[in-house]
Amino acid sequence: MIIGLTGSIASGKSTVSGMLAERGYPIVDADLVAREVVEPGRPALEQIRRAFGEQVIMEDGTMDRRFVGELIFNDPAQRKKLNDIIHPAIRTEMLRQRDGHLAAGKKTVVMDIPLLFESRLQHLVDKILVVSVKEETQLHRLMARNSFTEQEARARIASQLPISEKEKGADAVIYNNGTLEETARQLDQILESWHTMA
Ligand SMILES: CC(C)(COP(=O)(O)OP(=O)(O)OC[C@H]1O[C@@H](n2cnc3c(N)ncnc32)[C@H](O)[C@@H]1O)[C@@H](O)C(=O)NCCC(=O)NCCS
Ligand SMILES: Nc1ncnc2c1ncn2[C@@H]1O[C@H](COP(=O)(O)OP(=O)(O)OP(=O)(O)O)[C@@H](O)[C@H]1O
Repeated sequence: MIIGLTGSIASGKSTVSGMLAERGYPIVDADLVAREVVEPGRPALEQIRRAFGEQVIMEDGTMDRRFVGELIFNDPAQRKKLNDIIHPAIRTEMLRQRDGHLAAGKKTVVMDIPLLFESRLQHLVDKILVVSVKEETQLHRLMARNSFTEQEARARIASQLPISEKEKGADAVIYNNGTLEETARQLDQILESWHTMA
């Protein structure tokens, strides 16, 4: 079984994927893959340099993530330009990792894909697990985790589909507004109802 784990920015996907990893599930993490495919020397970084200019590359040759974030979360056209370059590379590498886990005999693989709905990737997974959070809590957690201003955090939240829309497309929803124990309890109930094992 392939589980697609998604939600909104700072809703708690990494927190839940950490719990799944503790329970032995292999995780394919789109945010991690997105970092790998823009490492110095990779073709996607060269394309980004050509599309956005030298100012997106830092002195050590890595991508300036803060700068690129400012650019794309405030301008849908720039966001599309980056997505068109980087998403095909992310997808290829994620499928490679998924196939590696399946070939190694894993019964269930978790794919943590923040933009599962936005990029219409539902067909890649068997079950969709959405991690949801109240917007007020999401805003505070995002500002605290990334030291963002309220305006920076709101721009990022607005760049994704509303969480209520994602809930409608879910096979199961975890409401991550309470304690981590409450979140873990919901997760275990869902895994049990899906009869899935690591
Ligand atoms: C813009 C970048 C450089 C900002 O880097 P930064 O280190 O600040 O954030 P990080 O990569 O940890 O992403 C944090 C969250 O932002 C959201 N996010 C990232 N990219 C996008 C996007 N293109 N559209 C909407 N939301 C996005 C996701 O919820 C993600 O979990 C980076 O997010 C990036 O390269 N984005 C493009 C790749 C992508 O779409 N990644 C999302 C997973 S496929
Ligand atoms: N139940 C909880 N109680 C308190 N803090 C939490 C809880 N769940 C998550 N957090 C915190 O909220 C922040 C966002 O959570 P997390 O990083 O798991 O979200 P995410 O959905 O993976 O974010 P992103 O989309 O940016 O990758 C983190 O700092 C995390 O430690």
